[in-house]
Amino acid sequence: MPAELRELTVHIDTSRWNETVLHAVDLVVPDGKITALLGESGCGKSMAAAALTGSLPDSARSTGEVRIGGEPVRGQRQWRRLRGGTVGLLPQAGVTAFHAEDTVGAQLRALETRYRRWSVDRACEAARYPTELGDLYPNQHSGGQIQRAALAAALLPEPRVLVADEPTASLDTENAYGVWVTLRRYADAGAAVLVITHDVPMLAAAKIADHVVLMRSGKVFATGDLATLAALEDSYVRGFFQPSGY
Ligand SMILES: Nc1ncnc2c1ncn2[C@@H]1O[C@H](COP(=O)(O)OP(=O)(O)OP(=O)(O)O)[C@@H](O)[C@H]1O
Repeated sequence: MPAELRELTVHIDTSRWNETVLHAVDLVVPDGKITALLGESGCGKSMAAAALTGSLPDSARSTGEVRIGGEPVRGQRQWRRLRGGTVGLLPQAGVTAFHAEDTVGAQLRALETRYRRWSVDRACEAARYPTELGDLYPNQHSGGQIQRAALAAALLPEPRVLVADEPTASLDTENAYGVWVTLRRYADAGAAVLVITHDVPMLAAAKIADHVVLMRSGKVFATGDLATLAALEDSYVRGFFQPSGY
């Protein structure tokens, strides 16, 4: 099920400051593919992920459209129906995927019971989360452990659109590669997968992403496959690819 942003502009207005964080962003996340979203820190990648999953902050006002399966989504009631089983978000801070007051294992089992799609064992294996850690509370995990637990939680409802915000940021190379392979298999099984990442060396080495979207200052700056983007002469683009020798 494809997910799309059409001309999406998001303005944040808090009592202390206001800013337009996305400017007329067009983004398509097609079925059966991994789309990698790159860009400098603060350029709006997580905001785009939040928009695609109906989880923009309360202070956000948006114009434009979010489409899931070709249909515009309007309002929180519709998002509540889509979240989990249709659209899943793996948040940047894995700990925010869980309630603080219950163990991770109990929360994963609750998702298994609620959705009846993937088993806890299958999700934990795919996410490389050791099930023996399940008796711990979320804040008793390391950053990399809770990130993998959050991936298991995102996979359990088997969403048709999966948005993963820096899923490998806290992981060693072996676990990061394992998570990329899981995301690849998940997309190959038909899901539309968007992965926010700074890990250009892994993308280049493993050739895992089908399509790359590069953002800058709240806008889409360039799109294409990795080789096409890596061949661009622009200095902003080169800044992402040159350090990995691409
Ligand atoms: N909850 C929020 N409320 C208000 N503004 C926010 C919120 N989250 C992010 N912002 C602002 O939105 C802009 C885009 O932030 P975003 O988190 O999308 O960046 P990013 O590209 O994901 O960066 P990074 O790579 O550092 O995670 C930033 O200026 C940030 O200050």
